[in-house]
Amino acid sequence: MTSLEMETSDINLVQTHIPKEDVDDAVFLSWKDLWVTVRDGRHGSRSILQVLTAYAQPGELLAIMGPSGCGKSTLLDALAGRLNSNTIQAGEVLINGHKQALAYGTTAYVTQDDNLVATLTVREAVYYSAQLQLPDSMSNSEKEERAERTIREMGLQDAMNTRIGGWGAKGLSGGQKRRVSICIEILTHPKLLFLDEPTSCLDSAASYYIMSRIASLGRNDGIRRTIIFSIHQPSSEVFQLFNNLCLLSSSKMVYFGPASAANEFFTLNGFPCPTYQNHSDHFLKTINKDFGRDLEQGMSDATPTEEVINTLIQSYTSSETYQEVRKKVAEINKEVM
Ligand SMILES: Nc1ncnc2c1ncn2[C@@H]1O[C@H](COP(=O)(O)OP(=O)(O)OP(=O)(O)O)[C@@H](O)[C@H]1O
Repeated sequence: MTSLEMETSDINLVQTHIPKEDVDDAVFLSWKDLWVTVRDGRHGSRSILQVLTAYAQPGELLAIMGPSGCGKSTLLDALAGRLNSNTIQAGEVLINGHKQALAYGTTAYVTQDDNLVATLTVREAVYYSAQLQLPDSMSNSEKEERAERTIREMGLQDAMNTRIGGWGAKGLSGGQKRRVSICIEILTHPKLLFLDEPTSCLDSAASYYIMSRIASLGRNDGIRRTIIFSIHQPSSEVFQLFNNLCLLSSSKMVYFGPASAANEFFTLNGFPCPTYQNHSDHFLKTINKDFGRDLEQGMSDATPTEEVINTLIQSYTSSETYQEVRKKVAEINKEVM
């Protein structure tokens, strides 16, 4: 082990003990050596996710970050069991230690595109969804009350009676539509929530507002929810809400662990975040090979990005943190079986 690897291995913040109260009535999701391959007409097949091992647990926010095209949506789809039929998945994805589908209403997925009916108002869209999704055991007034509360939770009370709108009929802004989509998916109080870019089209204040609302959903309904989402440009404030961070580049894991320890990981590997720079911007800039660092002005002698990414991947996979993550995955599946 090199001295760098030894130092990196000191970032050992993965808690392997699972509190007993978490084991009951909650969703632990884990994935081990996950690969996703797509059939590619001309070139045979291509791996779009490679050898990923990690977990998501109740009461925590797991952020998936990485450059565009690195595989964030594919990972969400694989974890949610909704991969496209032209893909092949290998490795394990376990829910509470089993290969199982969750009961209806237990899990929800906010997709990247907002599929909303343009002619409905916000109130109608959320209320009709409540009618369709919520159980018959709830009265109409309870369903209506749940819809209203959810709309308020997402800060849409002033747009209640605004039409969603679409081509040729302007209605809600892109950010407001995003929030309506989130409302519709959280109506059932799912225990496992997937969100593909929940903050796209939102300004930084709205992004913080929405992410902190998502983070605090459990405080309102008492459910220790497992939340996994992809996100592009979190502000420092939003980043501080994340418990764990899964950083992908070129279909591989560059880092998985506490979001608060990611900066130390980059620093120990020789890529410290410049003072006053947003940490997540720095991580993404460091691992984005679409716009080579060496092409940047004044960086002609910089290490090529491909090399930087390989250094980080190797350092991560030989770190104590990685071993702890694998141990934790084994422990989760043993304890919740
Ligand atoms: N069903 C599929 N068939 C063929 N290629 C696919 C399929 N799904 C994903 N890909 C490819 O896999 C790669 C990763 O795609 P994915 O949508 O997961 O990336 P992403 O990180 O979510 O990107 P973005 O941030 O731009 O949304 C891309 O090159 C994409 O073209």
